[in-house]
Amino acid sequence: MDIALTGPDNHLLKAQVSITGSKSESNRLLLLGALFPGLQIVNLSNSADTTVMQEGLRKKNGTVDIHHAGTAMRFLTAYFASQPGTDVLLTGSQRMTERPIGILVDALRSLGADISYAEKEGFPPLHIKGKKLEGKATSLPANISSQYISALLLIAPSLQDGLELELVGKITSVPYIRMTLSLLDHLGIPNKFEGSTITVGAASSVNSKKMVVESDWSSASYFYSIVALAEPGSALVLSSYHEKSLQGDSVLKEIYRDFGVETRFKGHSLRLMRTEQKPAEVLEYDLANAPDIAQTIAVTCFGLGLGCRLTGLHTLKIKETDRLVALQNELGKLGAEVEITGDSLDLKPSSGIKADVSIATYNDHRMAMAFAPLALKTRIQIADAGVVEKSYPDYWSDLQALGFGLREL
Ligand SMILES: O=C(O)C1=C[C@@H](OP(=O)(O)O)[C@@H](O)[C@H](O)C1
Ligand SMILES: C=C(OP(=O)(O)O)C(=O)O
Repeated sequence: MDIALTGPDNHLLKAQVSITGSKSESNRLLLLGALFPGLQIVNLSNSADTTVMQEGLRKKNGTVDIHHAGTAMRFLTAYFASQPGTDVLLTGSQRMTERPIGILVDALRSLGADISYAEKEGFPPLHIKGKKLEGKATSLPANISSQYISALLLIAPSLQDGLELELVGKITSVPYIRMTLSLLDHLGIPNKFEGSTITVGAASSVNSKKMVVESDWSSASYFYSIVALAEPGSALVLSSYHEKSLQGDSVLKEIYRDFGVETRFKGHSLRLMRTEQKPAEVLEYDLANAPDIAQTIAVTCFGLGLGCRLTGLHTLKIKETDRLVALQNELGKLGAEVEITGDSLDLKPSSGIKADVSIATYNDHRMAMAFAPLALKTRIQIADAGVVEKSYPDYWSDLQALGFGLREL
């Protein structure tokens, strides 16, 4: 489905949006719930990535298809490998077969896992025969994806002696590793992260039965962008969020201050307000700890006519698409001048936005969601708009509730 989007007639926005649980927290808790039955999860994400995780965890045999879900692919690889009696072919979308997994497979094999590549060495699909893993220590490169590390940490408490992990090289997406460890903490599972070593103790039961998932901060980023592009005086209230978040993308509240968006908490609601403040002059952000908001920030800057320099983007090329190339292509179609390297993006300040451009989305939910706020500035089309279901199926109806016009093409 391709759509044409227009902004609300009144650019002075006042509205409330309720966003479902973080898909990162949800998929971790689902795995922990499979290891420690009886865990009650409240405010679970309604994303497709969480649905495929739930369905995958119910299987022991046959083919498990996790579509585009990176977390499900990596977390289920570790889970199935550690479950005796399991015999599955774990696969995903065409893009998933291009997203590397060799680092995780090597680490699991060093613990005793029986995993083989069904097609290309180092990539899904994987044939996994679950068994009791005897190893208790391993090491792995930490600069490609933190999901490999989280996958190992999540199964660690179910191993006989727990796990000692040595992280090699510069550690990327660190807040996601800390999120995993914090959830283990909440459940009373001993763990320690010192220098480049993480240890997790074995556990046979957990001390908490009910876990409430905070809403998704990456999804909130699109509303930050909308408020930044709206009239001063605009305000959106998002629920339900905490001041002390486990999600690294909560750095949005600091970053968007530079674009004139003030954040206030009231109970579990987040109030975003567009102030009169002029955007900062030098906009340079290292997003190695918050890679999923890179597209949102680049598009906000473009919508405001600002230049920016984004660094720490080395993981973007192995996500749902090569996000650096996708951003360069699509911002370019709107009239932007963008330079990219393997880990950075430079956007030049611009004076206008071309109208009626169709934004290609490359099977990437964040391409669709990040470009949509530009409807506040121009008429824009989004190709294959259904891609948003990966993390935020209600995105388009939530935009319509804010007054955005949406027409199927
Ligand atoms: O652990 C997680 O839940 C995630 C980790 C990040 O991936 P990388 O560690 O591959 O950067 C992030 O981009 C992804 O959306 C979710
Ligand atoms: C990169 C993402 O997800 P994943 O790696 O889990 O597919 C994302 O949601 O932006």
